[in-house]
Amino acid sequence: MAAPSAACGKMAAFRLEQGEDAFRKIFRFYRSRSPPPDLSGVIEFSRGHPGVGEVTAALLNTSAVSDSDARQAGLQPLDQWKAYRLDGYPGFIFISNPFLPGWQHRWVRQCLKVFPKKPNICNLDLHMSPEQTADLWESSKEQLRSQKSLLEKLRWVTLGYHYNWDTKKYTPERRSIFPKDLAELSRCVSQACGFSSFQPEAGILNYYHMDSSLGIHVDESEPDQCSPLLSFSFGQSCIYLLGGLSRELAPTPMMMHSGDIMIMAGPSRLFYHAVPRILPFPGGGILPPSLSEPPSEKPLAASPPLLQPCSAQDWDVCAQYLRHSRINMTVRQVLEGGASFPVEEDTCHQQTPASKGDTYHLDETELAMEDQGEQLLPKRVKTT
Ligand SMILES: O=C(O)CCC(=O)C(=O)O
Ligand SMILES: [Fe+2]
Repeated sequence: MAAPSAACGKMAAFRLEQGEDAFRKIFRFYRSRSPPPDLSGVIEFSRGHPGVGEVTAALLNTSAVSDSDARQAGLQPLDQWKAYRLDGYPGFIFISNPFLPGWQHRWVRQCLKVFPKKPNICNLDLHMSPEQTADLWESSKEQLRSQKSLLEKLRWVTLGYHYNWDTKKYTPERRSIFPKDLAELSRCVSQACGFSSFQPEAGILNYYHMDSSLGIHVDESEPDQCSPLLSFSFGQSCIYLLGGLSRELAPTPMMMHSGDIMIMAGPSRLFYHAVPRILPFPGGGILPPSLSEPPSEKPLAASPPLLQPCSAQDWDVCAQYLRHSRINMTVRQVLEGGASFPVEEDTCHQQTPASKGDTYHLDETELAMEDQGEQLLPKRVKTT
């Protein structure tokens, strides 16, 4: 069970109004623009959080991935990784940007140029024809600055087993090949963390702007809830809230920066979490330091790397996008090894609800409606 952190101790002292849960109270605190929230209680893994005792070093399985395999996947040798655990959150691991220089650029390019393409599915497919969404990159790269580009309207992309936002289920029919590059990166990370049998089968990519939030939810749609969930972040930073099994438990706030990786495993796999706020990287640059230098196009190593370098032209587009955006990739195993999908009871009476669009990714207008009492709970919010 999650113990409140030093920061949350402070928050827990906030008087809860009737009908409001502790998680929501803290979500609203960090989302607030006026007054802006006090960030002093937010854990900064990259700086070694000042809060005593709650953050400890995580031991990794450094022999699970050789230095050359790590390099091929764009990662530093495992003995250089800075990995942490958090007291009260068993199974949670935070890795501070283990990417080699130039590799985050490649993943950002994949997220903007490659992964939104068919057969993968994105939010724009709910309203537009497949022809219109066939190549968001090509149709957007000239107009990114105008805020009218399709890439700027991209909120999510699903990979592998495509998550259905209406039924909240995965099904064997809605499946495409999981990208090999992301599968390989995920295997390296999961093996380093001791999960040697992890199978990357589904991905949800979330695209955030400076006024976006991600509602309070638990990732519980995967029939296999024992395998870890991996999360990779690029671009602008965010406050991430990690709670417990109930919304009555106050969550711990932590900063996630570009290149950081989280592993939700064990009990933490089913803990409530949310992203109330996107923030510029502290220090004032347009892009975080790890992305400020354009990628160098080094000659290829003897054996081909997982991803080709990001070209200067592609990086111009990505950098333009990332000035005001954060991208997060989560990778999940859907089925336990060898298992098949659970048989649905009463399938003949089941109806797919008419799509109400996406109420999971919230922007300023939607959040204001929510504040005024209109019931706009994100679909993956479990009301307890
Ligand atoms: O953007 C993030 O860091 C969280 C994403 C997430 O929780 C999800 O996709 O389920
Ligand atoms: Fe999630």
